[in-house]
Amino acid sequence: MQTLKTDLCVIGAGSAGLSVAAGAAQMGASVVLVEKGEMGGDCLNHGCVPSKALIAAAHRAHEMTQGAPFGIAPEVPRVDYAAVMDHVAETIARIAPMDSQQRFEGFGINVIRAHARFVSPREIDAGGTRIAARRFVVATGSSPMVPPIPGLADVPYLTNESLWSLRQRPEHLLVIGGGPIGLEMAQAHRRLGSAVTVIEAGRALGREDPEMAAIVLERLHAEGVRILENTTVGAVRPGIQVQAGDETLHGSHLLVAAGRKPNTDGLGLDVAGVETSPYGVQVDGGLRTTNRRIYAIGDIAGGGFTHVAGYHAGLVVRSALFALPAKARPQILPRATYTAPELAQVGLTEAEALAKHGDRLEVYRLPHDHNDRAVAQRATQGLLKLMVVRGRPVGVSIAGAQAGELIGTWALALSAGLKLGALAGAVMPYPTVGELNKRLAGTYFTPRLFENETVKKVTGLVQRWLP
Ligand SMILES: Cc1cc2nc3c(=O)[nH]c(=O)nc-3n(C[C@H](O)[C@H](O)[C@H](O)COP(=O)(O)OP(=O)(O)OC[C@H]3O[C@@H](n4cnc5c(N)ncnc54)[C@H](O)[C@@H]3O)c2cc1C
Ligand SMILES: NC(=O)c1ccc[n+]([C@@H]2O[C@H](COP(=O)([O-])OP(=O)(O)OC[C@H]3O[C@@H](n4cnc5c(N)ncnc54)[C@H](O)[C@@H]3O)[C@@H](O)[C@H]2O)c1
Repeated sequence: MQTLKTDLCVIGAGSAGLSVAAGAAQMGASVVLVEKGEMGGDCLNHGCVPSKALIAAAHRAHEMTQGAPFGIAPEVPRVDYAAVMDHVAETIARIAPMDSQQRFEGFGINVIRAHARFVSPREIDAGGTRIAARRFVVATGSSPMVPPIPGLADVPYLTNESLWSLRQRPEHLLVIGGGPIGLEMAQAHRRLGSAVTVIEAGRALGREDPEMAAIVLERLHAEGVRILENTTVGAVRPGIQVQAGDETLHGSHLLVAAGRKPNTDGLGLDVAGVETSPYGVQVDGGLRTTNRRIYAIGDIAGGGFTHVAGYHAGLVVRSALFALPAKARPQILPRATYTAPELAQVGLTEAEALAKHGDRLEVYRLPHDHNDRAVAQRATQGLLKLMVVRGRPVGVSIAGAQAGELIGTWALALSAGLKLGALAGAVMPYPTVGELNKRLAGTYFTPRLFENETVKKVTGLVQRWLP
């Protein structure tokens, strides 16, 4: 059998694998990239891209109903669901060339379309080709976790992998799981005209600060998304009937959005001496597995987001190619849920900051209605929350219009270790929603400058001495 020898072998051509392969090849390493399915992985084919395209269509439909306060007669949108899904497919097709085999071969990467499996600690088999590499990167991602609910296997349930091939709008979409996938898809379908019921075993958006999540959930309720929290799904029967607590729900379609499971099966990780956990592959701070020649990045290493996959990739290029120290800093990673209003977080939530910093923590709040642009746009439902320890931000939570855009400034502040003065001192164009960030930083200085007797006394003294 022929054995290919390479500097770096990457398993999985999703957000994580593509980023590390492109980076390494463009910096001069020889790279083999192995993908068993579609180039682009989950984000392009079943995740971020189709979901954001669907959300954009739903936003258009919703806007048509919202004109009255602006003096524009509202319209009931006539939704052609099949055409909406065509828009989703076109969006994927427009972005796909960036992730294509051809483009990556153009970087000099040897792309092999096969299932990869470790056959020793330093070799894999990929469809009959042996590959021996100086370093491996496991970037095999995650798949929908389908809970063991009685009867579920007997109904044609949807997941984020199959949703995009629907051609008819669900009359009544039942959604199991009130996390980011469940709620983004619930609101989008409601806005496109479906009745939607979400069944959540715990708290909806349970990972997020409850005060911030409540702002999103209130809007979802107002738009007619029914969310049953702390409700267990007992059984599913054809029809589609879902036993949710004491209630039997009748739906036309069922979407399972109950979390993710890591793609570790069939990889031969045990043969390679790579240890796993229920959450994926075990990695150290530098994303090395229990076999030091093998890294794991992206969802398989607990990443959860495309931008985290890209961040992981950058660290591995540094470490695997140049043997430079590289340590992941989870505290600087932002996340956003693209419901309307959006919900975004970087660093610690209030509860996490309190647990870590105790009474050194100061918390500042700023509602969106303090922003002139938001008022003009009637988009004042929102809140920013700033967690500060000794003049430095340790976390920011934002719920409201463009929260995903606004959090970027705070991601920079946390990653660069900026003090609040840097943000408060920056000049932002008026009137932008982005001014909220400067104003939020300013809330830290307001009591110190404007409600401070010493400052007032000093001002009085200086004024008396000035000519
Ligand atoms: C509905 C949905 C919406 C999302 N929205 C967002 C969003 O808005 N923003 C955001 O940041 N994130 C979002 N995410 C998360 C994001 O999609 C993932 O974090 C990201 O795709 C992870 O990239 P990855 O490379 O780790 O894994 P993947 O994209 O899953 O890629 C892994 C690849 O490895 C391949 N593979 C697996 N096993 C093998 C094997 N043995 N041999 C060869 N190949 C193999 C798979 O076929 C796959 O192509 C969303 C996810 C979903 C499901
Ligand atoms: N905007 C984004 O960046 C974005 C969007 C979608 C997904 N993602 C990524 O994908 C991940 C997965 O998203 P997700 O929403 O599937 O997972 P999740 O784990 O965040 O949420 C799943 C929810 O389902 C509930 N659940 C599980 N089993 C259940 C059952 N039997 N009955 C009722 N409820 C049940 C859980 O309590 C949880 O609240 C996210 O955590 C995130 O990393 C990101």
